[in-house]
Amino acid sequence: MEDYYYMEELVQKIPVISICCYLFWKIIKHFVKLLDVEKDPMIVLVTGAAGIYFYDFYAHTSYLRADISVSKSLYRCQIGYALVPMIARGEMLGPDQPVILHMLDIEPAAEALNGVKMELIDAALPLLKGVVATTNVVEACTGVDIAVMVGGFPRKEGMERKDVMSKNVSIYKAQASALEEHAAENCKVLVVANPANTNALILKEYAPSIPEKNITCLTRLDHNRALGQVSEKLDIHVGNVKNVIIWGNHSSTQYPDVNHATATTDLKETPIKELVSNDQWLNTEFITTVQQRGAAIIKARKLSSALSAASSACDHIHDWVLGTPKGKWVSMGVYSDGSYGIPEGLVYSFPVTCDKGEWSIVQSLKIDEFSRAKMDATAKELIEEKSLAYSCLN
Ligand SMILES: NC(=O)c1ccc[n+]([C@@H]2O[C@H](COP(=O)([O-])OP(=O)(O)OC[C@H]3O[C@@H](n4cnc5c(N)ncnc54)[C@H](O)[C@@H]3O)[C@@H](O)[C@H]2O)c1
Ligand SMILES: O=C(O)C[C@H](O)C(=O)O
Repeated sequence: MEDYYYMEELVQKIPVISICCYLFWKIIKHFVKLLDVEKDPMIVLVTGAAGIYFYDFYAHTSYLRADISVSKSLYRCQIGYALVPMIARGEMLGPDQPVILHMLDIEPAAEALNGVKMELIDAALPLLKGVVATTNVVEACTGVDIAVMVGGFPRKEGMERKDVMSKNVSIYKAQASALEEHAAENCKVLVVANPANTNALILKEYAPSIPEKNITCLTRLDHNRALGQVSEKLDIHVGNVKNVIIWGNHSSTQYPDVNHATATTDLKETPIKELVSNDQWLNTEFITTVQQRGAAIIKARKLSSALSAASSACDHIHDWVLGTPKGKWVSMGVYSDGSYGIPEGLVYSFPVTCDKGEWSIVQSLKIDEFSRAKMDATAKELIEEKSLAYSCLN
């Protein structure tokens, strides 16, 4: 009898229990959502963040990049200035990832750098949880999770490659040591400043405790340029083209390769070679257009690429940290492990996929004779750059 009353009482309480469960579930969901938004901020360092070239600081003559000279009277607002708002808007680490920006530049750029900080504050960006603008390399590197190295010494008229290399060796030596000592344990580094592959190698040399897997350079801009050229040629949206490859150096010896690339049209995936159906164009004009695109931008703008470089830097880190979609690869300058017969000890651009914050080189792609020769030629240039850089060490 007692059991019966107990059961009846329980049945009567079912609506109340259900409502309580429902409310409890709602509250939990609300807190989980709150937790999601309140991820811990990541600290992102951008060097060369003022994006202003002070020719007085660097000396006297006009500014020469990619063999095209640009008037010395221009003040430049370049990659750094384009990049920091992109990072602060979530384009690099995602729309739910708060960030703290550390911006480093040289002493003559301190006032301009502070101006960039003022603008970031004025933009009232919800994801931006703090800004440090400094000319102190230790302060800039402290606690950094992601380092984007844009600052460097530009090549000037009359300068030998060795002179530029030796300036960059000393800049990258100092910044590597500061990163090694003061950055977060698993700091990921992207080198943008030219010569990007070799600057990354120097950085690796002077930051031996940063795992080599964490030091990369930017060839995603070249990758995106190759996607853009194919999409223009086929008159299809760039988002429908995938799996081009940039092999080698971020220089005019790089090899943009479409042998494994495909495009999706009418829900069907087809090899680019088949769609373009013009090997002559793919083996000549396409390659040189991508190789020379940086110089063409400088010629047109009288400045080097900035918005596309900043956007590609965001793509690089975004895919590295958050992963590449299934079936899709991207190009990254990474430390060679000997894959595809590329000598170990070079920072060389390979096709990679990324998962859980780690990149892996795409293996077993068929390489024909034409590609082999081009891949070896760009490796040869990197070997020469490496020996030039090492001759500047000490
Ligand atoms: N890898 C790529 O795809 C790619 C694409 C475009 C440009 N780049 C290279 O990126 C670099 C930056 O280009 P930009 O147009 O922004 O140049 P920029 O001259 O406008 O800006 C460079 C900034 O670096 C600063 N800087 C110089 N030495 C520094 C140091 N020791 N520490 C910190 N900051 C320092 C300068 O004051 C300046 O503000 C160049 O080397 C350029 O060739 C690479
Ligand atoms: O700065 C340059 O020399 C060119 C740049 O690397 C680019 O590819 O746009």
